[in-house]
Amino acid sequence: ICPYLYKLKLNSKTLLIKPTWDQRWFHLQYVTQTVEVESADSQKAVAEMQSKNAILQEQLTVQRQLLRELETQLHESQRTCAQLRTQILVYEGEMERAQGQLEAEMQNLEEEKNRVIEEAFIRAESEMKAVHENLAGVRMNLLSLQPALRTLTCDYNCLKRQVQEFPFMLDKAITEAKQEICQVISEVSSTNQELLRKYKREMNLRKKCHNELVRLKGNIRVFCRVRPVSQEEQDSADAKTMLSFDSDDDAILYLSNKGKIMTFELDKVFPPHATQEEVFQEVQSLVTSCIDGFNVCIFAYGQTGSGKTYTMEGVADDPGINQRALRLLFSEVTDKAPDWDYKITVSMVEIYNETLRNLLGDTPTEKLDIKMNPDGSGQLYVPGLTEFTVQSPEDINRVFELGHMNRATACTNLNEHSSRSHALLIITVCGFNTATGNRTQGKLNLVDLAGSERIGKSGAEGSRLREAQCINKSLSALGDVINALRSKHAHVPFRNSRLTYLLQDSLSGDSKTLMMVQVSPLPSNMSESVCSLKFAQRVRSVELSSASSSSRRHENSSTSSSPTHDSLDSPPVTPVPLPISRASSAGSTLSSASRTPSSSRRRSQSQLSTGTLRTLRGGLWET
Ligand SMILES: Nc1ncnc2c1ncn2[C@@H]1O[C@H](COP(=O)(O)OP(=O)(O)OP(=O)(O)O)[C@@H](O)[C@H]1O
Repeated sequence: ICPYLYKLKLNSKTLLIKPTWDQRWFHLQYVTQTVEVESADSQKAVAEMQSKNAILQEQLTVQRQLLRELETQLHESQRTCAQLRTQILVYEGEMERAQGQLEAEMQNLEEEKNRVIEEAFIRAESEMKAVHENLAGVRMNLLSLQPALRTLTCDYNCLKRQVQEFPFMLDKAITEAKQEICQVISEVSSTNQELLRKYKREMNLRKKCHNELVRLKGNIRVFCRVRPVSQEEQDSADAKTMLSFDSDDDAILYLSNKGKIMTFELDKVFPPHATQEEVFQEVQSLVTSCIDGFNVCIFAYGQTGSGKTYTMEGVADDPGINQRALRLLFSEVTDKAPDWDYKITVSMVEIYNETLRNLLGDTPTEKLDIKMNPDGSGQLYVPGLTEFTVQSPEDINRVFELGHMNRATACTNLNEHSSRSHALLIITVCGFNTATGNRTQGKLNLVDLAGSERIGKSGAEGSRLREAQCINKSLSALGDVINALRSKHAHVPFRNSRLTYLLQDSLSGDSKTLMMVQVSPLPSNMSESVCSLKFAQRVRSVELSSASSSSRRHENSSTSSSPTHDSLDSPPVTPVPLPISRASSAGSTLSSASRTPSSSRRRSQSQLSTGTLRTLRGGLWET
């Protein structure tokens, strides 16, 4: 567009060349127009034209501005267009590359697909073949099962018929069985009668055999247990042991004393390594015999610290004879149920300075007495003695705890006190045979004796002296009683101490006694060990004499097997094991009863209870 207006002055006329926009050809075309300049009209027209021209000039300026902007935009667009073209080229290149990759990938996938299809086809073919084979097998099975199915169906029908008939058959069978059972019951009851008769006969035979065995073995046994050297003692110079054992004979103990070898023969010797279980194995037949109605006493004898309490009570994780005995009694009576109904009761007693204390009572310091039972049975009894019925091992633990607690409350120093007092655990087993109506009663007395050392020699005074005298008296009395029993003396001096008086029932008649002599292995305890072993040997040696010779010896000698721990007024024992007839020369303590000649023996016999007299007439050692 060229909006210029050209004016040509020709004389008085003006030629106007006016631009006009030709739409058809998209360009300006100039229209010539001749105007009269000089005229007012022409001048007016010229003025108009000029103003129009000015407007057009402005428009032209605007259009030019617009044109420049458009040109700038055009350039911009052209540059963008060039960039886009370049980008398009890059994209096209990338697209070509991607397409190439895609095609390659597609080809790979195609190949993979073909391979997988081929494999799947092969697998499917083989599986199909296997399935076909299975199918053929199943078909074959089906063919073979069909006859079995027919048989089963047949059986089922048969069973169904039987089930329908069963109630009638059952009724018939029950009636027949009832008749048979009635017949068998009557047969069994007659067989039972026969068995009961045989059982009673066997029981009598057993009792006779037992008596014979007791007569042959003797019902007073003496065992010896040597305690081990303790850890503390092992480091001392005194640790060397003077004791040795016979590997071929477990009843022999050798003691080397001042260059001499002394030999002691007992019923059994337990070396230091013997366990609580091994010791109990040897005493368990004695324990169980109280279930059959026998009275049993087991004593632990020896100097302080020789292991008496260890053997009888043991330690928490390795209990001694007391606990093991109760547990064994429980298991035995449980085995005998329901034919036998048993009741086990337990008492605990302490004898200190010849005074009896009830360890399970409410007032353990209260003194008890031993009296003749007023029921006329001739039995001794202890009024006020507490008896606990025990039914389980837990009950046993409770009883032991109570006993220990009461023992500890009654003294200031328990260890010292226990060394100076006798502790008795008395277990009574009462049985009732529900089939025969027979009744039995046996008593097991487990006694941890006071220390047997020669306390008198150390110059004890005051309360220690009294303690020593009491211990000495009761141990001497025990020795005298055992001696009298084993020698089958007519009079047994039970009344000489509380201990023997309390145990009278359990020491006489067909009772059984075991003396466990405890020995320390240390050389410093050697003289006490010799005393204890001599006592043990002497007690045992009485049995070696026959009944007749023993009674003759009793008449002619003043022998006692009382322990040779020196009594306060007796000389020390010579360190040689003496036969019983020579033991008297060693100065053993004698009770007045065992020294009594026949006249006073007759008197003391008449004072005995009727029960004891009955036993004496029947013979001390037989039922
Ligand atoms: N066979 C043994 N095995 C292991 N240790 C034992 C054995 N015998 C005894 N002892 C130990 O020796 C020590 C003394 O034993 P114990 O207390 O039983 O002697 P005691 O003769 O009862 O003494 P006391 O007369 O003072 O009561 C304890 O420590 C005990 O554990």
